[in-house]
Amino acid sequence: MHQCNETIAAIATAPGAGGVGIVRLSGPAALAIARTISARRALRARHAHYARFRDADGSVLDDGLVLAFPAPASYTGEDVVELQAHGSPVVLQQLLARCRALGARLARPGEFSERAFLNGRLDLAQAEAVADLIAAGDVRAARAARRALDGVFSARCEAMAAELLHLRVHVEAMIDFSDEPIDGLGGDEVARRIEALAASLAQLLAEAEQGRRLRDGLHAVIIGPPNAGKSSLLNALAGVDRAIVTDIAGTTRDLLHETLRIGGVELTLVDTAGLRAEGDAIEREGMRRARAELARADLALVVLDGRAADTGWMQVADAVADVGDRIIVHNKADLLAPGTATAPDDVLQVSAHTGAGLDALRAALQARLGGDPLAGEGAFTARQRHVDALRDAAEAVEDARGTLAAQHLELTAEALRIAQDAIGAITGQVLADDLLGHIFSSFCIGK
Ligand SMILES: Nc1nc2c(c(=O)[nH]1)N(C=O)[C@@H](CNc1ccc(C(=O)N[C@@H](CCC(=O)O)C(=O)O)cc1)CN2
Ligand SMILES: Nc1nc2c(ncn2[C@@H]2O[C@H](COP(=O)(O)OP(=O)(O)OP(=O)(O)O)[C@@H](O)[C@H]2O)c(=O)[nH]1
Ligand SMILES: [Mg+2]
Repeated sequence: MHQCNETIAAIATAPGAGGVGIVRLSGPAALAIARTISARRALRARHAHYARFRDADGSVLDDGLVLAFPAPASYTGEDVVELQAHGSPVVLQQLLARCRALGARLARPGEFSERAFLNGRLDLAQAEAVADLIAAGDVRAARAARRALDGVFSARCEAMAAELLHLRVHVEAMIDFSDEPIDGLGGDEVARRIEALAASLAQLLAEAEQGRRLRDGLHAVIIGPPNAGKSSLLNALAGVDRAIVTDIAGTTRDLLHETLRIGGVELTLVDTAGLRAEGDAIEREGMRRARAELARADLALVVLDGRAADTGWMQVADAVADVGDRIIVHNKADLLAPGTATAPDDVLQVSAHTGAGLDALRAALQARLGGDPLAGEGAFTARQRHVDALRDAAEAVEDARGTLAAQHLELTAEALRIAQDAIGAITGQVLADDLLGHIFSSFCIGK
């Protein structure tokens, strides 16, 4: 087991006043510190003891429950103790100070989970899922983070890493014994299995991409020419008067983020500066930001003035060309003479002013959020770093396929090793420099 001499302490409950507040300790001195503070000589494992928590001078700081988890049966795998007090920030700070005076030091953000990882209680993807569960903004994201925490994603990665190792061993054997017949897999069999692996890797990549969207929420950017009614539509969808609306083209310059919930699922909508050829320095900077934001978008919500949709589309077509998905709306339907509303099938007619068509637009957005069957049963959250690693692995497996066909077996073995390492970085079997510091520093303190 990973050895850690330092005992760490932190307030485990959310900042602010609450019903109950918990100070959590982990490390070799945790039990001794808890015994001193609670004046209980014996703490039964995993048993809630009622106690008074005392300061150095014997005065009572609070009364509460002491809960001890002796190693290794604890969250971190070390001795863990919880002091469950009243949820008063002042009391909790005093308890924490007392723990420090007795030899504990303040935990860094994520340090409990980092120790759980180092002690093999969780792998890296599971530890990340803990943070993703805590940060989940809706039920689907929470369920998906829960599945990642249960190891659904990790198990898929591990199976793939194991198959890669297996194939490497066979390819190495083919290199070493190239003039002898090999027991087990022949070259054709290896080729077939690499092919199957490439297919399951592509499938896992698609699911991880979906998982990343579940974690981060759908990021939709409103884009269109000036005066089309982008800001009006943001206000109408958000139900608040958020963005400035005027009849002057070029009103919006800064990006405006607004978080909406549609059918219980989170969506970030970003209003942007209208795109056009002219404009002063401020407006041009706004347009630059609009395009940059679009590059990060899952979805472009293209807003055109329904009376000038064709010219409007020409102003934005190049900008939205690379976005993964789009919804096109023709706004200002209220200004069209009845009967002239003849938009193509894939276009939604709306009016930010009257609210006409907004329900259909919400339904279209909801379909994007929940329409993917992958987002249902079995979906797990993932992070960009996981998606990148799976892409690297997929590329390396592709290399392995090509080099095997060309009989460059050393290169095949090397490509398989690269793929295995890329996948190993997801679960933390392979650790790049400061990957842990990078990951755990974004956790809450006390987690
Ligand atoms: N009060 C409290 N609630 C909490 C936590 C906590 O630390 N304290 N957790 C903290 O994140 C989560 C639960 N996570 C935990 C994970 C493992 C163990 C644990 O003791 N595991 C042992 C025993 C398992 C068993 O009895 O089946 C083990 O795995 O060996 C405890 C909490 C959520 N709720
Ligand atoms: N009649 C009508 N007018 C609208 C509608 N939506 C917006 N407008 C008007 O169109 C003008 C421009 O609206 P904005 O929402 O500021 O347009 P924008 O696309 O954000 O414009 P920029 O920020 O300049 O790019 C304003 O005068 C709005 O009142 C609509 O559905 N019907
Ligand atoms: Mg605007």
